[in-house]
Amino acid sequence: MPLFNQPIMLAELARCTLVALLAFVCYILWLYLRWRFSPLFRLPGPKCNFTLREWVIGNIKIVDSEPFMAPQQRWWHEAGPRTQLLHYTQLFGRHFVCVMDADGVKQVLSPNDGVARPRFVKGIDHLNKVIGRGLVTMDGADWHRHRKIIQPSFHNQLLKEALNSCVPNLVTRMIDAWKEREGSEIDLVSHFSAIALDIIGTVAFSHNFRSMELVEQWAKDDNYQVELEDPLVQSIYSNMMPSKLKLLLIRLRLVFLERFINPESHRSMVILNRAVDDVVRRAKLRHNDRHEASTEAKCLLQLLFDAEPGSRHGSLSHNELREETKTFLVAGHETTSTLCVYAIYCLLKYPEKKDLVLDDIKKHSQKVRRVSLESTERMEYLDAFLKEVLRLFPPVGMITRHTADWVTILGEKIPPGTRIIVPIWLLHRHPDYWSEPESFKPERWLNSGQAERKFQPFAYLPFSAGSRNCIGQRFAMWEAKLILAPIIRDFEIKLSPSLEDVEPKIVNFITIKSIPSIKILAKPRQ
Ligand code: HEM
Repeated sequence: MPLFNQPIMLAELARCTLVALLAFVCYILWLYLRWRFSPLFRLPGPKCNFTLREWVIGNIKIVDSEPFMAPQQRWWHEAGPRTQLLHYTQLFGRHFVCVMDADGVKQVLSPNDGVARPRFVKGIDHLNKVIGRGLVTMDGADWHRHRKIIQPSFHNQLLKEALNSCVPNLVTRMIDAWKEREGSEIDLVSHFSAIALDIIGTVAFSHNFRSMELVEQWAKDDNYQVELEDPLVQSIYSNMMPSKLKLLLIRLRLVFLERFINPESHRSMVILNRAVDDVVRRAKLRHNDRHEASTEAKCLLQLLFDAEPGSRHGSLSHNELREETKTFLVAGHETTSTLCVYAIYCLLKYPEKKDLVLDDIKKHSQKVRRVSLESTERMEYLDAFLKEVLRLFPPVGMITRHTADWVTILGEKIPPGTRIIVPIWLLHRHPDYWSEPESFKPERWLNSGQAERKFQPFAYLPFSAGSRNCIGQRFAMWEAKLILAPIIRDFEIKLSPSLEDVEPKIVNFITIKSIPSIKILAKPRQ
């Protein structure tokens, strides 16, 4: 007698398939109805006719195809400048609420409930594998513990010294390379990306990415373009931006299927984790071998190894450090290099400020080849200039949160699962908070910003604000000044002729980017 009755088995299989299909259809119907009757449609925003197509794609096509934040700015103007909350949708009825008001932003970024159960969460679990389950992606008590352990290292004088001893060397190498290939077009993104990668590698985890060697190779070879080839970096960035398929899987909560649909991405994650494991292990070995009296600068990881296991918040395990290493790499690399790119861009776009920046740099670094942190700390105008660059071109142009529960923002009830956007780019141009918002005026930051009478801390957010502000804020400003001061001092910079009369389109890919990318010609000053 056969062990299984084939017709019965087939009928059973068909029934199971039907039930699963029915459950899936009910789930989709539930998503649709939840979208259709959402109270958020009361808020101003683009018109919606509630068609099936609008539910499936929402406003994603417009948001993706236009320059960064242009549609939101248009909807905002259409709704009237007093509009505080703006609503639009994206794939499969995902609701977005853009907070256009500084008090509303304060409610989102500084909720006064405990850390154990935050009302606004990051909700980017799908990025855990890529950028690490670290400070950027974590929430609640885990985030709080990591932040308490890591924060002191960022305020450690030793970290400042590490930066001070590493950056001037690397900038000198870059300057020499630019001089060697004088007259050639320089793609700022790739060059600043290379130097920022070497800096974060050395200062954060004693790892040499050897990116500056690529710039040196470019100086010798006319046909060579600087491209960061490090497998660790490649692997992170190729997995960072979710594909449309991944977005769909995330929306339908089926992201676990990605492993089967896209095994390549899973394999590259394994390679990435091995590489980062290796970085942490080698830093640990160097830390253990360190002589008590060693004068060699300590990297961030080594400072974290020093964290007392018995102290109140304990220390981080090897796996936790591995995750944070990925986090520092992503959070600390492209952001700072983007700031440097737009600083040079602003120097060219607003030439009337160029001499003021140059005079300030020269005044404090005339007699030295290598510019140190001590001298950059005296450059008041450079500081104001960078603050203004960060206002008009904030590398992180928006912050997102998810509502974990029903929340009230500016008196409006927002359902759980809504994506909240803090549009840094637009807040930095809001006429209620800035005098002449579209003008580039570093002077507004002089004398601790006293000239800007409208100044509102939650309307200026290049490094965010509140408890989850950027832990690397001071690090980034030190680094940018150390890179930029000698470059501005030593070169006359011009926009590449290929970009004259072209207004670059700003897009958002982790940080803001220009299309076409910013290219310059740099001539050594006499
Ligand atoms: C110009 C350079 C930088 C800019 C504009 C910038 C901007 C930001 C912003 C806006 C946030 C908040 C993100 C959010 O809440 O979703 C943030 C968080 C963070 N940044 Fe930066 N950042 C810069 C450089 C750095 C550097 C150099 C590091 C580390 C070496 C770093 C590490 C972090 C970390 C770990 C967080 C998460 C903090 C937390 O949630 O506790 N950043 N950054």
